[in-house]
Amino acid sequence: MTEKALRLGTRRSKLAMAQSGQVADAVSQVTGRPVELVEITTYGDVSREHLAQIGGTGVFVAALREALLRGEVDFAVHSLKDLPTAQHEGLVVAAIPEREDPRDVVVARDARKLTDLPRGARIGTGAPRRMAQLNAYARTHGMEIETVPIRGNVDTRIGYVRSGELDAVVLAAAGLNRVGRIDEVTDFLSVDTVLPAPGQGALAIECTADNADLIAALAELDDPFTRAAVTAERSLLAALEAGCSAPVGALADLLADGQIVKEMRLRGVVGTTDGSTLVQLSTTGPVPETHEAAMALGRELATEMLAQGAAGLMGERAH
Ligand SMILES: NCc1[nH]cc(CCC(=O)O)c1CC(=O)O
Repeated sequence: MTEKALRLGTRRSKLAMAQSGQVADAVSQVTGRPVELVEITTYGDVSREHLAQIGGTGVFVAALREALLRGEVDFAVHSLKDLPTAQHEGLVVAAIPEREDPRDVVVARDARKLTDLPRGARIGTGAPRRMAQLNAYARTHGMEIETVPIRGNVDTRIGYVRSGELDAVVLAAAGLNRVGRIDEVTDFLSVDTVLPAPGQGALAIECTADNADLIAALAELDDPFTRAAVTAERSLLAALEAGCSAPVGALADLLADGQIVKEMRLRGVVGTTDGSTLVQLSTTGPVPETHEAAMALGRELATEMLAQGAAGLMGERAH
């Protein structure tokens, strides 16, 4: 007798289907049970409005969470960067698998890199975080660029470049990798140029808090370093009282001396979308061994950034 399938709730976008499919295989391995994908349409998928206009965080996440809480699915996979920082009542993030490339990348015409885009180049991105850092880079490097707000899925965004409407678009490497289009990248942006969104490149596997067996099985897919890093990044975001559409970048990484991991470094940036002002700071501390220690690292950096005027640069606060 085959065991009953676990139901994985997923958005229908190509990216969501790709990452759900990959997690489904991994979950099937650790549980010994088949995993069945259950497609759920979210408000974010059907709305044509810009994400910033919809407002608030987690528009893509709410419908999946409702399906979990109604018992229609057993677990869900989220891009961690789209997940609101507030813990949701009745749900747990049972696993955060090892993060893949957290960087942002450029897909440009004529195989161009950011630094050799033509004068006045139009660069598509809907993220205030990317606009702020791209514009700041352009200002300090004597470049003339125009950031153009776009949204839509990966195909749509790259389509603007192929059609000639835009010179380039900026996307997350992880997303392109998951949908099999990483070959189209023309420039991998250094995190010194553009710091990624908190949690970028990492996935969260979420289920209901009462599902002890599943929580125990999913724990095998958890990567403690990734969890510590993204916890610190998201703690920074939360302490700045910013949402997922705020111009906040953050990245935690491990500092090693040879093979020996010494410390965790957390870098953060906040800026105005025109790039005229950036607050960019970093802090280091012992590698956090508890959730609370990772949270503390994020709060510590937030305090320093707020002291440098970060709050005034974030525009409208998320609720
Ligand atoms: N905002 C949408 C979104 N959510 C997660 C990813 C990419 C994959 C990831 O960061 O895990 C993307 C697309 C993008 O920013 O290019």
